[in-house]
Amino acid sequence: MRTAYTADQIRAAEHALMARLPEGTLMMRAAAGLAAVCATALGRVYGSRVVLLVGSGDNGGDALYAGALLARRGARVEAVLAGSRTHERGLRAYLLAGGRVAGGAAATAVERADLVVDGLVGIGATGALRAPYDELALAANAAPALTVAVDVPSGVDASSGRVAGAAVAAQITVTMGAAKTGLLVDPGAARAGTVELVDIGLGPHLPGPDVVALTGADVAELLPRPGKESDKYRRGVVGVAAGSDLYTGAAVLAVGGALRAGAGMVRYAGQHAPVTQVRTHWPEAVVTELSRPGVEEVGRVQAWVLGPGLGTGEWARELAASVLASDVPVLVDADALTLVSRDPSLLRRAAPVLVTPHAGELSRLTGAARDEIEAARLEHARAAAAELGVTVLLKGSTTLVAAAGRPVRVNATGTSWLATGGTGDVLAGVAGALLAQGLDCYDAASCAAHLHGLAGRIAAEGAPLAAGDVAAAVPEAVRRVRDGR
Ligand SMILES: NC(=O)C1=CN([C@@H]2O[C@H](COP(=O)(O)OP(=O)(O)OC[C@H]3O[C@@H](n4cnc5c(N)ncnc54)[C@H](O)[C@@H]3O)[C@@H](O)[C@H]2O)[C@@H](O)CC1
Ligand SMILES: Nc1ncnc2c1ncn2[C@@H]1O[C@H](COP(=O)(O)OP(=O)(O)O)[C@@H](O)[C@H]1O
Ligand SMILES: [K+]
Repeated sequence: MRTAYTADQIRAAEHALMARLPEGTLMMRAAAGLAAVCATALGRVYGSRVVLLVGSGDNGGDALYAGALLARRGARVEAVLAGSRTHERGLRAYLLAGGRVAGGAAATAVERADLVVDGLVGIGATGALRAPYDELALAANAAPALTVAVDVPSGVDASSGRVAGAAVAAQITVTMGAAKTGLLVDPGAARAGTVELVDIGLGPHLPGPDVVALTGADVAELLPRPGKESDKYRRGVVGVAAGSDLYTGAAVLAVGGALRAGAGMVRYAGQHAPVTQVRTHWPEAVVTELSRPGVEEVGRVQAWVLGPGLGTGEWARELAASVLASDVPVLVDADALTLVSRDPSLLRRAAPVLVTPHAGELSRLTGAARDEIEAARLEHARAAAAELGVTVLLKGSTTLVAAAGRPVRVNATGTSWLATGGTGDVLAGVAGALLAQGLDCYDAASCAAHLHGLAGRIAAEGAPLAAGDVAAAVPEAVRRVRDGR
């Protein structure tokens, strides 16, 4: 499990650790780790051109000490001192090692660099980058040099991943002691590049994490595996109430996702047109053509997937009410999210609910503006879980799973090739199948997001994919997590 922490959590742990160590020890450890990553990235240190962007705090101090180490190895290091003051001891050590302070236009130095070290701000930042930091961040992004961010890319809020203005887009972020939440959650995560962790001994002083990311090994451990005595009923039956005479494909894709994710059986219930399509595509599914909008006579299931392509008219509303009146977990997706946002009382039920919105759908559910959700995904996923009393899987380039009292789980296994119609329907099917197999909403959602993202990568391999390909690749994704690939 990868773990990440807020700036406050890191600061408290640093204080506890610093109290036991001679002054400056942590910064030395941080700088040594930073310099080592820079050296590896450069390949050849001697003669290379390194530019340090140095802010007024300890983040700039890290950069200066690392710059000193690189200068001693023969790099030509120039520091742009951007703050109203500069870390004194760091600057002294840097100058003593032969580092120079850039005169003239900072942008010119940055343009000629092989490597730019972003030491403008770290966990001490507040709000959007102010001048001249904002211009320096943009200059670093425009330059051909490799950019290594110290602790967090400047402009990214370490505790939330928010990007309020200009921000450094790093190829590598060298983070000190423990990863910061903003390095895992978009839009911050997209600016961090590869995250390298430098161990400064913070471990024993850290509290429970703020957010976590499951590894393949974690997912392998959580995934149910059929025992010798299993039969199709004991493995879990998932019901799919999706599709409509207007939208038949969503039903086919959701059933496809469910079939590939290990359900013992998939029961599909819907109107004539999607029933015909599901029968044609999936002879494995047990299909009921509904004569009225209710699932009472469909047969026993252990979980329902409700909503993809369902429509939002009266028929769909009655069907949704009937599914939500059942006593099993229900995954609420797509059109069903619109229905429950019109009538939130539908979500009041004893059995668990997992909602799977993208930002637009979450906006409908909570009333927050879509842009605001995109900018502060973590905050909004958490708030929705708390307010609605459900588990929330918020889709996007990084997917978040929030449930009251648990650290938010972040998933980044996906690929932007997944941004195509119908992949969300497949995800709903996969998560529903995991619910039916007995995983709780939190585990089902985070394992489904992991497998779906990986399946997307396998299906795409650098080229466009269709949603059906993602469903087909789910078994290979399961194989890879089980084999530790
Ligand atoms: N505390 C410690 O023991 C350690 C700290 N380390 C480094 O220290 C960093 C934290 O240092 P600080 O607490 O000094 O804080 P920072 O260096 O992150 O930033 C604080 C400074 O930036 C300015 N600033 C804040 N927001 C700004 C904005 N939006 N635009 C322009 N300027 C802004 C402030 O005026 C302040 O002077 C960490 O991120 C890490 O890089 C590491 O050396 C590890 C050990
Ligand atoms: N840029 C991206 N990178 C990774 N995954 C993405 C990206 N954009 C979208 N996705 C994923 O693709 C799926 C899209 O689902 P959704 O928005 O419901 O589409 P649809 O309703 O067409 O099925 C989600 O799982 C989402 O996380
Ligand atoms: K930084």
